[in-house]
Amino acid sequence: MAFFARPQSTAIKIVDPSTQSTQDELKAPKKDSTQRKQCRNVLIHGFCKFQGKGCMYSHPSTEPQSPGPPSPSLQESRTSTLTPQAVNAPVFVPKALATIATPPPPSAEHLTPPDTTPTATPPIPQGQVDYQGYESQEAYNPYAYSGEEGDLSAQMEQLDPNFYDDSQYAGYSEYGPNALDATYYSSVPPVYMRQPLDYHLYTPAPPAGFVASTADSHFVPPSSSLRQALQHRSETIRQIAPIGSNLPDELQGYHTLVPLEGNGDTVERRKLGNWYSTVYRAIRSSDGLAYALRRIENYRLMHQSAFSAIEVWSQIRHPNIISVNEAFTTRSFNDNSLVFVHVYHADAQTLFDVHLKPKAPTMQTHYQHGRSPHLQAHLPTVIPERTIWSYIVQISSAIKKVHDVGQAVRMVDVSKVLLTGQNRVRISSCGVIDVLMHDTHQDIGMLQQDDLTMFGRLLFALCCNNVTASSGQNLQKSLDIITRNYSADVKNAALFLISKGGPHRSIDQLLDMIRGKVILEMEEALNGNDRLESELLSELENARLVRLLCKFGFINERPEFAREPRWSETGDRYIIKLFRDYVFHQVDEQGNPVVNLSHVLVCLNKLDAGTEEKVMLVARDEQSCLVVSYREIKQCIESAFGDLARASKLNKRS
Ligand SMILES: Nc1ncnc2c1ncn2[C@@H]1O[C@H](COP(=O)(O)OP(=O)(O)OP(=O)(O)O)[C@@H](O)[C@H]1O
Repeated sequence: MAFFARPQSTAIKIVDPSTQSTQDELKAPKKDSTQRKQCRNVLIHGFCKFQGKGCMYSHPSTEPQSPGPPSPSLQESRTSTLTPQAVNAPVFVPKALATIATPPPPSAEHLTPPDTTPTATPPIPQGQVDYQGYESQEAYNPYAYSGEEGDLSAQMEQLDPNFYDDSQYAGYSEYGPNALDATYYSSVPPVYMRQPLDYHLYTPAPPAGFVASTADSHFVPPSSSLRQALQHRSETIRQIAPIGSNLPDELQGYHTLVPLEGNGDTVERRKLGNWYSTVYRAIRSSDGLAYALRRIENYRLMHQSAFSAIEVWSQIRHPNIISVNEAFTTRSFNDNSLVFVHVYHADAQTLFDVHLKPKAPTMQTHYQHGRSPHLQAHLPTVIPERTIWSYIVQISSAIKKVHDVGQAVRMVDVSKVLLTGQNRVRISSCGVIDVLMHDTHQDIGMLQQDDLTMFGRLLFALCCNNVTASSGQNLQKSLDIITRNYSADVKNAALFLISKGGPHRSIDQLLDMIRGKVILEMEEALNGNDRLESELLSELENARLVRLLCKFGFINERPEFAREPRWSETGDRYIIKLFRDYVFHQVDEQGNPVVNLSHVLVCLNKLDAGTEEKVMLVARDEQSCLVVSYREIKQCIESAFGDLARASKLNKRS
C-alpha cells in the first residue's frame, strides 16, 4: 500500500473524491475583502492570480488586473513595475563565445519552466507548517480539516492560498488524487512512487545520544581528538629527513627516505635477530604514497627463491597485519642491503614504546597542595584489562588468519606489534624472518606452536610491564602480579599460551576460550564504525559547497568584464550578483555587516538542491527587487558557468 508520511502535527482527513465539491465550497473566502489586508501578490506582481478564486486578501481596483491567471514565466514577473530594467537588457555573451555557434545562454524567458510563476514568499504564520517542499500538494487538501467548524474558519483566515499553489507542484502530478486512486484501488500490483529527495538540505545524523561524537569510544576517540590525530598523521607523512642523514636519493622507485628510529641526527641501528635493521618511511614514485621500508644491513641473498615467501605474504590482507608489498636487494646504501616494503601507518608506535619503555621524568606544571612544581618519574601503569583483551583478540585474529593459510607469523613481540590507532594493533615485519632464514628448513606446525608461545610471552610482558616476565625465574612472581591485577580469564589465557606445545594447543582453542571477549570486541568495532560514519556524515556537505563557492568565484567580478556592465548587470549574472549580496553582504538595521555562517550554509544548500522556495533579491540601490526561486538561481549559475566553461575550452582549442 502506498503511504505518505505527513507532518505529524497536521490532521488530514481522508476524503472520498466525490466530496471534493464540498471542500471546494469551503475554500470560498468567508470575509468581505475590503476588511482585509492588501494582497502581497498585487504589491509584488501587480496582480493576483487567485483573485476571485479563494484569495482572502483585498485586491484594490486601481491596480492593473490580469484578466486571468498570467502566463507563468519569470519574464512576466520581471517586467512588473518593481522589476529592474537591467534584467531585460540584451543578453551579454562573452567575446570568445560570440564566435562559436552555441545555444544562447538562458535568458529570462528560459529561466522558468512554463508551469511556475515566481511569487513573493509570504512569511509563514506562526504555528503553521510550511508545506513547501512536500510533494503531492494536490492530494493534500488543507481545508479538509476534521476539527470543529469554528476552528476551521479560524484556520482559513490564517491560510494564504499561495502556500497551496497547486501549480507549483505540477511536477509531482503522480502524487495527485488520481494517481493515488490508481494505486489504492487497482488490482495491479502498486507502483511505489519515489519522492525526489532534497538530500543535500540536511545531514540526517543519528541522534547524538546514540552515536555521541564527544564521547570516547573504544576504537574511536572523541571527534576533536580524532581530527587532531588525523591532522598529525598527515603532518608525519610529509616529514623530511634531518639534514645530514646521508640517505640515498632514490631506491628502486622510492624516494624521500626518512628514518623512523632515533631522534634528530642519530639513526638507531637495532638488531633483528642476528642482523642490524633500520626502518625508513619513503615515498613511492609510481603512486606518491608513503611506505615503510625495513632495511636489513649487509645481507647477501643467496637464492632468489627466498622471495617466494614474500609472494605468499603479499596476498595476506588482515586488519591486524601490516601488509607486505615487495622486497628487493640494493647497493644504494653502499652495502648489500635487503629491503622489505610494508604499508606505512603514520604515527604508529610499538607496544614496547607505548607500554614498557621507561619514560623520562617530567616536570609537573601543576601545583600540588600549594607546593611548587616538582619532578615526577613516570611510574609503570597497569594496562586496563579491557585493553589487554582487545590486544589478545586482535592478535589472535591475525595469527588465525596466518595459520589458516599455512604460514607462521614467526615474530610476535612487543617490539613488532604496532599500535596504529586507539586500541588498534597490527603485527609488523611479517615475511622478514621467512626470507632471512630461507635456508633453515623448519616444520610449519612447530613454527605455529612457537607463534603461540611468543604470544604468551608478549601477554606476560604487557601484564607485568616486564619483557622477561615469562622467563623461568620470574614466572611465579609474574603470575602473582597477573592474579592481583587481572581476572582469572586473563591468567588462564596467558598460561595456555606459554604451556608446552602439543596437538591440543592451537589458536582455535584459544579463540574458543575467549569467545565472550571476541563478541565484545566485535561490538566495539561496530560501534567504532557507526562513530566514523557519523563523522563522515558531518563532512559530506563540504565538497559540494566548495564546488558551489568556486562557481561563484569564477562568475562574479571577472576583471576582463569590468568595463562590460552587460556581464554583471544583465540576465543571469545580475540575479547571481544580487543573490551573492543576499547570501554574503547583508547588513543589519545599523548598517553593520551580518556575518552569519548558518545563513550562508542554509542558502547554499538550498541553492544546490534547487528548491522551489523563493527569495526576494533587492537591488543595491534598493529601488527594485526580484522574487526568484532557488531553482531559478541555480539555473542562472549553471548557465553563466557553462558560458565560461565553453569559452575556456574554446581558448584551449585555438
Ligand atoms: N609499517 C610501519 N608503519 C609505520 N611505522 C613503522 C612501521 N614499521 C615500523 N615502524 C616504526 O619504526 C620504528 C622501528 O621499528 P622496529 O620494528 O625496528 O622497532 P624497534 O622498536 O626498533 O624494534 P627492534 O628493537 O627490534 O629494532 C618503530 O617506532 C615503529 O613504530
